[in-house]
This record gives sequence, C-alpha cells and structure tokens, in this order.
Amino acid sequence: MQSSLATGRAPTLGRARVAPSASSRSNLGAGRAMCGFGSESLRGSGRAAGVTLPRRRAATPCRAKTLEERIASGEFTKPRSSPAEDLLNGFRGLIRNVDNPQARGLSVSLAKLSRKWRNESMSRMPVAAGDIREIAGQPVFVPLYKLFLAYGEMFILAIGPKKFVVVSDNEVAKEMLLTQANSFSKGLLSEILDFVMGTGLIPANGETWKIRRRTVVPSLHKKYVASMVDMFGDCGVHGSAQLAKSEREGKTVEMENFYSRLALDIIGKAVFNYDFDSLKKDDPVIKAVYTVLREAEYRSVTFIPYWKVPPLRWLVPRQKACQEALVVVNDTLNMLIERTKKIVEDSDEEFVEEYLSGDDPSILNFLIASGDDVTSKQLRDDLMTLLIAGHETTAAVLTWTTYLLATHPEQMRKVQEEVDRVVGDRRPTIQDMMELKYTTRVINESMRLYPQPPVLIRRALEPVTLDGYKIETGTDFFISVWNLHRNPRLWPEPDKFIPERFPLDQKMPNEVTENFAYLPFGGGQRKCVGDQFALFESIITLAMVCRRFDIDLDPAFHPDGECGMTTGATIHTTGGLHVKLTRRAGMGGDEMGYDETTRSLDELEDVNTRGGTPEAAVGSFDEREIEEARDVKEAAVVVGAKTAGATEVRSGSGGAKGETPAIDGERFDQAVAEAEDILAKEEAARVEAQKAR
Ligand code: HEM
Repeated sequence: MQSSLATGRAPTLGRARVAPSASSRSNLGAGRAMCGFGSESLRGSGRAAGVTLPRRRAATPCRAKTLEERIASGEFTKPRSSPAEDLLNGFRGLIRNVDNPQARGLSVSLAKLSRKWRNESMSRMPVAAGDIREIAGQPVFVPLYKLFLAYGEMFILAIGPKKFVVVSDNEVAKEMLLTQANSFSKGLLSEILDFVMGTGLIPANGETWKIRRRTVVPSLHKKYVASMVDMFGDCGVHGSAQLAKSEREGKTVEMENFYSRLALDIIGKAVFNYDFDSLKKDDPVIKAVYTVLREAEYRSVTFIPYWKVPPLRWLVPRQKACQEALVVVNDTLNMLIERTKKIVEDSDEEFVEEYLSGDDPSILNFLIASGDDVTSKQLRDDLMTLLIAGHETTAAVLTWTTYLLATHPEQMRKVQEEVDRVVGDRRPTIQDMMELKYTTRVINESMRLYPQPPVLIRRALEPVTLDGYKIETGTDFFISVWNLHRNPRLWPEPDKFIPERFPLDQKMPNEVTENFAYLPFGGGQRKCVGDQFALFESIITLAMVCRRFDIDLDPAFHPDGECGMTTGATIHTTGGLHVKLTRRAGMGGDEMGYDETTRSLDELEDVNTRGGTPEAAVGSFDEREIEEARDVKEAAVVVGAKTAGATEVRSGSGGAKGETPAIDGERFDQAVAEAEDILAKEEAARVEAQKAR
C-alpha cells in the first residue's frame, strides 16, 4: 500500500488502512521498491554485459519506462557548461556579428579558450540527470551499472540538487585511493554514520583518522589473528550444531540470518570479549545492536535526512527506537570498557609488540593495555566501528558465497573435496588456511561478484585532476566497486562465477595484483584493517558448513533459482536465503551430536538481523504498527523538508520516478498541516504512555 505522498495524490496522511495480506509480510516496502530501481534478478542476464532489468510485479502499477529505455531516450543527458563558460559564450554571442577585425580576432580567441575549458573541466563529463531521485532510496549500484554502460567509466549523476561523480575506471580509483588519497575525505559517509560511529576509523577524517589508524592497526597483529582461528572453529561447531538440528527436523534454514548471528557472535568476542550468543537467544542488547545497524543502513539510502530535526528524533517510531537502542548499546560498551580496564589493571602482563592477553585476547584489551590516552567516547566509536565493519560485511560475503555454491554444484563439489582432504573432521588450523586454496578462490570470486560494500564514498578536499578532468573542491564521488568488478573491459565474462579465473598457483588476488580493478577490501591508506581476519573467518566458516552439508535452494522460496538483492551498506537478500540442507554421507564430528539445549534457528525471536526494506526496522513485525510507523515517517519527512526550507515534497522513499508530481503550493501547506497533526497525535500518545509507566 502506498501513501498519498508516494503516489502523488492529494495528501491524506490519515490512519485508515486496509489490512495487508499475510503474504506481504516478507515484502515490506516491496511496492515502493518495485516502482524504483529496486529488486534485481540475478539470473536470465542475456544482455551485452549480462545485466537484468529490475523485475516488476503485476500488483504494482508502474507506468514508467525501463531505465534502459529512459537512457536511450536521452532523458538523462543534459548538455552542461560552467557559469564561466556561459558568460564567455554570452559575450561571444554579443560580438559575433560585429564587423570589425579586432572583434573577430577576440571571438576566435574566446572560442579557443572555451574549447580549452570545455576539454579540461568537469563540464565535459557526461551527465546522467533527470527525475531519478529515488536512486537514493534504492540499491544504488544496480542503476549505476546501467548508467555506466551508457555513459562510460566516469560520469556525473545528478539527483535533484546533489551531484556525484561515478567512477568505474580502475586507474581513476587508484588515483583516488592511493596516489592522491590525501585529497579525499569520506564526505557524506561521515555525516551519515556520525550518530553511531562518531570519529571511529571508517568515518574519521584528517588527523583523527591518522591517530586512530596508528592505534587500531597494531591490535590486529599476526598473533592476534592466529589466536582467533580457534575461536572461529568453536563458533563454527556451535553454528553447525544448529544447522544439523534443523536438517534433522527437515526444516528450511534461512542462511542470511544464520550468518548474521554467527558473525555477530564472532565479532563480539574478537573486539570486546563479549558473548552475544545470538545463535541461541535474542536479548535486549542484541535487539539494540540490530536496531542501530538497520538505522545506519536506512540513513545511507534515505533522501531527506529528517532525523536531523531534533523533535523528530523522538517522534518517529524508528528514530525513537534508534535513540533508545543507542542508549542500550552505549551502556553496554561503557560496561565492557570498565570491565576491561579492571582486567588490565589486575594483570601483570607486560605490553610488548604483538601483545596478546592470555585472559582476554580482545582488541579492546589491546587498546586499553597500550596505555593510549583516549576518551571513553572515542573508544566507544572505535568499538562500534569495528563491530559494524566486521559483522555486516563478513555475513554478507558468507551469504552470497553460499548462494553461489548452492547454484553451482560443480564448484561446491570441488570445495567439499578440498575441505575433506585438508581438514577432514578436525577443527581447521592456521596452517590449513594456506592449503584451502580453492575455497579461498571461491570467496575471492564471490567478493568480486558481490562486493561488500558495493560502492565507496569520497569527497574532494581540494581541486584535483582525474583522467584529465579538473575536479572542484567539495565534489562527491561514488567509486562503484560493483562496476569495477563487472567492467567488461577489465574482466572476461564478468557476470559469471568462475573461481578458476584466479589460478591456484598464483598469488591471491588483491587490489595490487589486479591494478585496482579488484577492491573487495578497498585499497591505499584506507584499506580495510580486518582483511585477513575476515578472510580466515570466512574460509573456516564456509569450510565447516560445506564439509557437513550439501546445500540446495528451497524452491518454495526461490522457485526460479534466484535471490533478489537489496542494499544498505552491504548487499542483502530481499527475502532471505532459504536452503535445504542434506547431511553428507559419513560426515560426523562433534557438532552433529548436538545436545538438548541446541535450538533451531526458527525458534529464535523475530529480530531483523537482515537488512532489506527500510520499513522493516521500526522495532516491530506487526503489520499495523509498521503501516502506522510509515505514516509517521512520511509526516516527519514533510515537516523535516519544511523545516529545512523546502517548498515542495514528492515522496518519502520511493515511487517518485517521473510520474509523481511535486506536492507544492497549497497542497504542500495542506500536507504540512496534516503531517503536523499526525506528529502532534504521536507526541500526545507518547506522553500518555510515559505517564502510564
Ligand atoms: C569480508 C569482510 C570485510 C569486507 C568485505 C571489508 C571491506 C572493507 C572495505 C571495502 C573497506 C574500505 C572502505 C573505504 O575505503 O571506504 C573497509 C574498511 C575498514 N574495515 Fe573492513 N571489511 C571486512 C571485514 C572487516 C573486519 C572483520 C574488520 C575489523 C575487525 C574491519 C574493519 C574495517 C575498518 C576499521 C575499516 C576502515 C579503515 C580506515 O578507513 O582506515 N573490516 N573494509
């Protein structure tokens, strides 16, 4: 069901709703996504570079043309010139008809200057502009790929008043990440993530980043990563026991949820020695972590940052839930910081290079023991950054690798053969990592096809020249890793899953071996600090799951063998990765004899561990509450837009695409009045609820 704002009808923001059908539950927000650049089919890619079009659902009336048709019609292409050029050309126009040799000479000189400017300036860059604002609320990398095929490896994407340069050229990516890295900041990303990561490593810029990087990197030393291998094995056994139980009961397993919980348990132990135990239970801390994570993803794909308006932070249910969750998370982190300080104080271990506490080998222990003079706020920012960076990414890599193996039996067989030969029934060791070469190539290739994150964000801090273009200070960039990884100039058969493209007897692929055409962990000074940790974690987990089970997609959920994509910071599935597991003949091991306390995954409470639709994170799975929350969110968008000085609004998060007229003039005033009314009622309900407490 779409709101009036999304459909462009005269706005009625009231509460009357037709109860959604039960089947709509897993498709929250699907109607909106379908009308945008949203869900993408992974199969059936017969086009030049193998891109499939966004699927449409008959239930969603969507009159617009496909993106390809719109590109072909020239809708997005706008000739561009800078103000200086406009001035110069205007002056040339004035003197062009003056019959005087000096004027003619001047006109020729001005023409030359104009040509020179045009050749050098950003205005030479192709522009994709037009009514494509809903790109901001959809999986951005999908339309960016289509636009890249039409406009080339560097083009400007204009979304309303915002402009981004989209880079799909490996040499330019190298310039930005390596050669001229100091000229770029994280820009928009720092703004979006401020509420949760503050000045943690990912969003930090300038001096703060330098200092924190110098402090955090040494904590992930070789001895630390090696010590984590045993922990990965323990978690693998624990997780496999749950899979074994589900398999015995003949239940379908949703693997994205499974990997998300497994990765949360691992990163909690690794970063601050905290056992979330999320594969077994859901508690308020786990719920709070996921509420905050989903909010971070939601903000990165929402066009109007209405949460910047202070009262809305507490009025919109999802914002309220987020603020409350932040309190829980911060309290927990403060508690862990205090606990670790005590452990370090009581310990007589000396802080030496490659320090690793026997009692508590966590990163937090290292940071505190290093004696670094740092505020609790900075420590919390660092911990939150590592938690998010190390959790979502790895879970996504494991999810998509499992999808690829479930749909490529030949490659699955090769992985199983290798794991049987190298590891057999015992726990994987650090030495095994060198031997599990094919399994590693499978993960390398999976990260090429599904890079996490699919887009890197940067902002020019000063004028720079890239590929001959003079770039102005403040220009925002999307380095599309998705495009780089599927660029037909750089990769033969770019859309095919071919782990063998990275030969076993050669170095493992990375940004250097592939000349910045391959950036699963970024590159240059801001390269991922957890790359080796993440690779070992992924190899061990995958090996432990694949040695015990054959994996097939459940046709009830994936009738055509496909799995839709949606995105926040990483690529999520649209409805989960549902598989049937079959125990491999003769494959035993500790985990297969699970005990009575082992729970199947579907016995856990509903926590939105997956990303997906923005609406899903309102802190409830009740359809009515979600619908109401949507109303309040849309009301907040309207009031937020008005507060920000806007005089019109189109829609909250989707459905705009050309056919949605602006709500402006009197209709805007009416929408604002209605929105204020909804928010006032919401506030009254909040006060009542507080009193009742
Ligand atoms: C498969 C899993 C992972 C993937 C695909 C991944 C990917 C990336 C990428 C692409 C970047 C660069 C972002 C940019 O340049 O804008 C990055 C940065 C970062 N990653 Fe990872 N990462 C993974 C796991 C981890 C883990 C396990 C940790 C920590 C334990 C971690 C911590 C970080 C941090 C702190 C940064 C920021 C570095 C800086 O800006 O100095 N990552 N990651």
